[in-house]
Amino acid sequence: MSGLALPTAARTTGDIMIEAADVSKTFGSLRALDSVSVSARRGTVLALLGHNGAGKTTLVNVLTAALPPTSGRAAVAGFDVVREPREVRKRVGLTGQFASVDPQLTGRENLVLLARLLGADPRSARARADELLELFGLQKFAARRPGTYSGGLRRRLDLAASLVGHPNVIFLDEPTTGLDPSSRLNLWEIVEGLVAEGTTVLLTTQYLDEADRLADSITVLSAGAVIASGTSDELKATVGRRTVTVTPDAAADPAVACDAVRRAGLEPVMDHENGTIVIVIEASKDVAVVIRALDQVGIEAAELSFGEPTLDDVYLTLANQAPRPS
Ligand SMILES: Nc1ncnc2c1ncn2[C@@H]1O[C@H](COP(=O)(O)OP(=O)(O)OP(=O)(O)O)[C@@H](O)[C@H]1O
Repeated sequence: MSGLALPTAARTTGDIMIEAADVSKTFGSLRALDSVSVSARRGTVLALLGHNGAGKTTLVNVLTAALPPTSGRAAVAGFDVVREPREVRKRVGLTGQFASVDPQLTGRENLVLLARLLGADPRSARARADELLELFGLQKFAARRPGTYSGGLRRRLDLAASLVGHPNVIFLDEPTTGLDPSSRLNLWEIVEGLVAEGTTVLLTTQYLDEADRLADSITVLSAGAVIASGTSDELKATVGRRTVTVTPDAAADPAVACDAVRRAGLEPVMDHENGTIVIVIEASKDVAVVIRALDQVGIEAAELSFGEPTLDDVYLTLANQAPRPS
């Protein structure tokens, strides 16, 4: 190989680019992964959530052929991580703690070096580096060392570095930790652009809004085991509560309003501090039930808001139920 011009082809016959089936990994007596199964289709984002020590890095190490599983099967881009580790490594890009840029080299030198390590000749390596510097808006900073970059620039260089070899799958480790809101947005848009072009992403993050925005599916790990998986909406539906919050008009007696809601078969909770009534609902039609119940006792809602559970609600509920690693 000399050009790095084209993506290295995946072998998957179907659409699945990341697959782990019943993967376990033990370190001595510690079971870091316990029969974990995940999968991600081409051009989608799979987010891994979990406390420190939950097994996220171990799973990424297995999937990138850095660490053999103790049992189970894993494949990336259709290549088996145990039998074809070299093929796997050619097709993955790593960021954050999964990889590193050399602080002694400039941004451009880092990219050139990576391209050379991947087998490009010097000219093609320089061309690939310049292409990525332009794509990530890093030309102005190309001659500087990463240590002088802002957090946002550093993450962009990190992501650019992971893309040198045109990977089919990238592993993004906490890509926006510590970034200001506009840099986060910028990085999210870059990731969305890559995904729209067919790159598959495995994302580990502590930020649930990040998983909510970027991930097509989410797997929650705890003590090495999968404790939940699904789309963000599916996870919210399993443990989250939807609520209606009513602010009765100033003249209304809140106790009368509560009684009316209760008679309609729902359970109101008075929030005295805010002067509101919070009602947990099962279905959207319950909003109409609340309005009708109030109307029957002559009370109008000065304000009415609808609360969806957040991914934070889901995660806190799940994480509190699950055992933490000792
Ligand atoms: N090489 C190793 N030898 C022994 N134990 C290990 C090794 N690597 C990981 N572990 C243990 O396996 C468990 C899972 O660790 P892992 O790093 O995968 O968790 P994590 O979810 O990535 O956590 P973090 O968010 O802190 O990176 C932890 O108890 C950790 O101490």
